Amino acid sequence: MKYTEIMVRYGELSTKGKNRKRFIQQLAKNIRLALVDFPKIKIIAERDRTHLLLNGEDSDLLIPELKKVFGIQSFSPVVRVEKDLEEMKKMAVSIVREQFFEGMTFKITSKRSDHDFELDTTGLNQFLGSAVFNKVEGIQAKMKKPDLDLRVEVRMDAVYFSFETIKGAGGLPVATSGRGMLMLSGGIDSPVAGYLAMKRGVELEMVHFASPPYTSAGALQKAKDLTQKLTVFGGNIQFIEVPFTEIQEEIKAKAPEAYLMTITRRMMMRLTDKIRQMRKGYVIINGESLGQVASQTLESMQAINDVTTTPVIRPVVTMDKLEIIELSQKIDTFEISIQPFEDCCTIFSPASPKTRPNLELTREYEARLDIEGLIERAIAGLKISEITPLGEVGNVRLEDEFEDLL
Ligand SMILES: Nc1ncnc2c1ncn2[C@@H]1O[C@H](COP(=O)(O)OP(=O)(O)OP(=O)(O)O)[C@@H](O)[C@H]1O
Repeated sequence: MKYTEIMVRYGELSTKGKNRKRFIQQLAKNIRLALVDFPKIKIIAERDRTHLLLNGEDSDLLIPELKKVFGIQSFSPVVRVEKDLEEMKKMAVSIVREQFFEGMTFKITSKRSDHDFELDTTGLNQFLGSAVFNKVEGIQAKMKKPDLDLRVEVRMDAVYFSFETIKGAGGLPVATSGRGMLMLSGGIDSPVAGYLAMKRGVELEMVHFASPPYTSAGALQKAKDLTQKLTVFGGNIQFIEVPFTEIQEEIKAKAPEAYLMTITRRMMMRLTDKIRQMRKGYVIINGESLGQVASQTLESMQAINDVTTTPVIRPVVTMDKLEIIELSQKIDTFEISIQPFEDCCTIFSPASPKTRPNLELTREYEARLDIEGLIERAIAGLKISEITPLGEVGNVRLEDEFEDLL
């Protein structure tokens, strides 16, 4: 079937009152980004629906891309015909013939916004229904749950036929909920956490801690590759590399072995929060899952979270590892995540970290460090680059980004 248009239905954003316009505009922008390889498409964003005029583009190729755009509840490929009863009859018969199988049932559901059209909806249902019944041998009409529900919409300019409803990604359009900093390791969990935050409309920026020479260029590239995978859900993402070597060496030298992990995580949290403030973000997102490792007990989470009052969203916190893995396979990050590169945390992690760190002791041991100086130097060494669906597009100069903050 040569479709002429795709009709997009909104999900939750329909309930957003006066913000609705902003949501719809952002969705249109995100659709444009997702369909960048289809330049002929014209997007018409309206209050209740968005229409994608295909202008000759192949719907089979763009449907998989459209399925990844958050904020779309469902969409239907549509064929346009002139407002002429003979043309409409031909189209109805040809669609049903194309879809026909032995014993198939059908109905026609008409709708019209052009109230001057020569037939009303009942008349149209009867007219097109009997045409199909007479021309397609073996077909039966059925009003409740037919195999094929042919929807016919008479608008002011033309008539539109559709019969297929494809499920969209749901959620909210990326960037309608504000900006959040994702603490991205090279593991399985944090990219999944990022994906889930994007699904609720968060615009992500990645914060990745690297400790060269203990961590390799490969580990850094892995985090960038994971970021690239997530760009397909919401466009370009800023990748912020934080130099973490000095901090890890300092903690190792000054803190007791059992508290290395807790203090390291607190420093990561402080730095992420500082970067969030500089980048005008609202939340921190991480890939912690309750009980998975020593740093992810409730006691550890409390001791780590103690350094900030910024909301920390943990989208995978209640998920089992297998559920997280399943999702990482679905979003195509799993194969990258399992590449064997060391994360900065694993390299310095003690053989038996405290699973129930004492908060008072944590603060006491940490006081041995020059926290402010360490943070200042790490912030001065940030490297920011932009990751696009095609890869990295070079480093953004620090001075350009933070000119009024430094
Ligand atoms: N090098 C890093 N850079 C940025 N964030 C990190 C880094 N290492 C860990 N994190 C953050 O801390 C969280 C917990 O990390 P940890 O290694 O303990 O657990 P994990 O369950 O293996 O997580 P992941 O699979 O995301 O690596 C990660 O999900 C991530 O959000």
